[in-house]
Amino acid sequence: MSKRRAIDSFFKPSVKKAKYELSSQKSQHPTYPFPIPYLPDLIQQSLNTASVVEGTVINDQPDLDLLYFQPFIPKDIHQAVFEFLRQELFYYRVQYTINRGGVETIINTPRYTTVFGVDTTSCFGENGKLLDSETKKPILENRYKCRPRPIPQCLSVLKKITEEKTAETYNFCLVNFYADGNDSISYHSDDERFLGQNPAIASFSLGAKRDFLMKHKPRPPSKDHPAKPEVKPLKFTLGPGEMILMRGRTQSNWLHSVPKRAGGEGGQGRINITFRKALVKGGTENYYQYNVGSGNVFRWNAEEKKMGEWTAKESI
Ligand SMILES: O=C(O)CCC(=O)C(=O)O
Ligand SMILES: [Fe+2]
Repeated sequence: MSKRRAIDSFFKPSVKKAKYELSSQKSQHPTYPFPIPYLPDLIQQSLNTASVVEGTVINDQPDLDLLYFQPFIPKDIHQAVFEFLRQELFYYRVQYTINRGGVETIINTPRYTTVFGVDTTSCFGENGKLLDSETKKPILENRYKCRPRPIPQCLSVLKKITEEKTAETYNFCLVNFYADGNDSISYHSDDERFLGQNPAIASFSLGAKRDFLMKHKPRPPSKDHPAKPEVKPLKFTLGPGEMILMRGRTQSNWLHSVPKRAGGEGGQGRINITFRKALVKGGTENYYQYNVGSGNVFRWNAEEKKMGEWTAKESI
């Protein structure tokens, strides 16, 4: 460090420099509130080393088939990828209503979410317009109740490497941001019919460590497992850059969750990225309804170190 810089940094409050250098190229689309920069070159180069890591197969429980990468995203770029996605994506805090025993109840999704992609019946043309996958002609305006968004370059890069490593293809990318230990996802399985039978879901963990719990769905007694067909629950403490691929019979037989947790997380939060493949239009509508919704846009505020509501007035 030069003398001048040493003196400056002694007197000035240090402004933490972002861990990545932005590319001038951006992914743009009329459905995006603001353009999303391409993944910085250095991150892209280093991500390619991810293609050499091998996952561990975990299939020692009934109906379980996991492939666990510890980590998938190389250690040297993990923090930069995390900070980039926290800063450069737009997020939502979705509210929806459900009917519980005849009573309309408002549900507040307890985390920030965002989604990109379209099911296999459509694809994005060069100009960003949606085309019918078979005819390659523009789709009818009202084909979807939502406005599908193409996967931006920064997430497409990761999708491609994931496809190579898992021998699967994906057309959807869902992102969850857990701002602190109060944000969570309750027990569920991603076994919707629109994903087809035995779907493969690649799930990345960035930022703070969180517990990922799995439990078998209730099993009716059978010849193989008579009286008490119990399978013990599992706990994975997912660390920075790790990826867990859930495949085979996992979704149809197991539930998973990220419970709330007491205590801080160094204020940085956690990002989860999942890649999946939706086969029909209903999947697209479902994902946009529950991950974008109709509410405000949120963006990370680097000065205040927290999510804030974003309005179109802000510079882009
Ligand atoms: O955050 C995670 O690790 C899990 C997210 C998840 O299960 C989902 O989005 O369906
Ligand atoms: Fe899930």
